[in-house]
Amino acid sequence: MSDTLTITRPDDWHLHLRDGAMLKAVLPETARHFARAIVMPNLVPPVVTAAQAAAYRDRIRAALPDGAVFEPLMTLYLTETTDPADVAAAHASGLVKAVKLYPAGATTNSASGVKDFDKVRGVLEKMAEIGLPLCTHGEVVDSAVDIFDREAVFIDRVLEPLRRATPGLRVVMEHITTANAVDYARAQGSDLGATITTHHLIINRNHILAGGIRPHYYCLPVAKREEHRLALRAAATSGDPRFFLGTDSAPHTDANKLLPCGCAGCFTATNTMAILAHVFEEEGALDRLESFASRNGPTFYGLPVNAGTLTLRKGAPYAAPAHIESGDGPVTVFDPGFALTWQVDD
Ligand SMILES: NC(=O)N[C@@H](CC(=O)O)C(=O)O
Ligand SMILES: [Zn+2]
Ligand SMILES: [Zn+2]
Repeated sequence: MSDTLTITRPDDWHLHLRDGAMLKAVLPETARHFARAIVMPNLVPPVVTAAQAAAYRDRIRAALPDGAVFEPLMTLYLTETTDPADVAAAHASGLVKAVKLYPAGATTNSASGVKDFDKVRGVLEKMAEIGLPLCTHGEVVDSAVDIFDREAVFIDRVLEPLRRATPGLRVVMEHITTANAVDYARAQGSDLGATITTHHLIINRNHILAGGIRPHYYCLPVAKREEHRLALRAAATSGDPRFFLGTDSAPHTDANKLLPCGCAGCFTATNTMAILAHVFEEEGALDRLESFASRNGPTFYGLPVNAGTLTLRKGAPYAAPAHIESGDGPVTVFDPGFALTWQVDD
């Protein structure tokens, strides 16, 4: 077996870059390996209008290290007062590549999200008409629903009715964590895609809770049982074009993770490609890493694949940095729990 692998340069179809000092700290970690990323809009305040998305894009470009080539693909945060005309103009100008649905209260900075889906009907119909995808944080917020069931219930209660009510709407099920989501996605046509994170291919819920609580493994949707992790690995390594990489790399300072009520999110930008090479090799699917990380996403979004390449090399075991510094304090890098052997040629 060869110990180098060269693939088309990958993209990250679900990324949190934050703003200010944190943006400056985390952006190089992504730009080093990825050509583009779908940038999540859950800032405080959220990125709701085209004007806000343009300003955020400019701040991202200004924060890039000298010489870095990276294109942020902007998204709008869907609220109950989002203006369909503003969304359509942002799409027509090429600024915005997706709209993000957060059920209100589902996750970090989702308070401005959607409670009453009737109020966003007009925007969704406009998006279906112009072919602009809806990215969904797929969890119900009903406190009566167990947190481990919130994704599966979302599919039945929200996603399927919403898609039936809005024919032609292109939807991405973001950061799927269950066999239920895998099965649902597999049964749909090419108007549905699903992103899978790096960390959900590695951890199950035992990693968070057994033998002591591990806040750095806490993210939303929360990792599920082992059978679900195995379903995600099978989907990611299958080559099926509906599944593609969205790291959901979500930096929070250690101070904000290590609290009595800590923030949700795993920071994986730094070591994602090395971890994925490990996973795909374990699954005997190294030849499909390129589909997952570099081809299926652009195909779904109707964008060209990248011209450049990325080379991974297998060598002696090494440890990724345990954390990176941000102006706001250290951010812990996701620990896959094994030594890495694949490394990106920088
Ligand atoms: N995934 C997470 O656990 N957290 C994300 C929000 C999200 O993607 O749901 C964040 O912004 O921190
Ligand atoms: Zn989310
Ligand atoms: Zn996210």
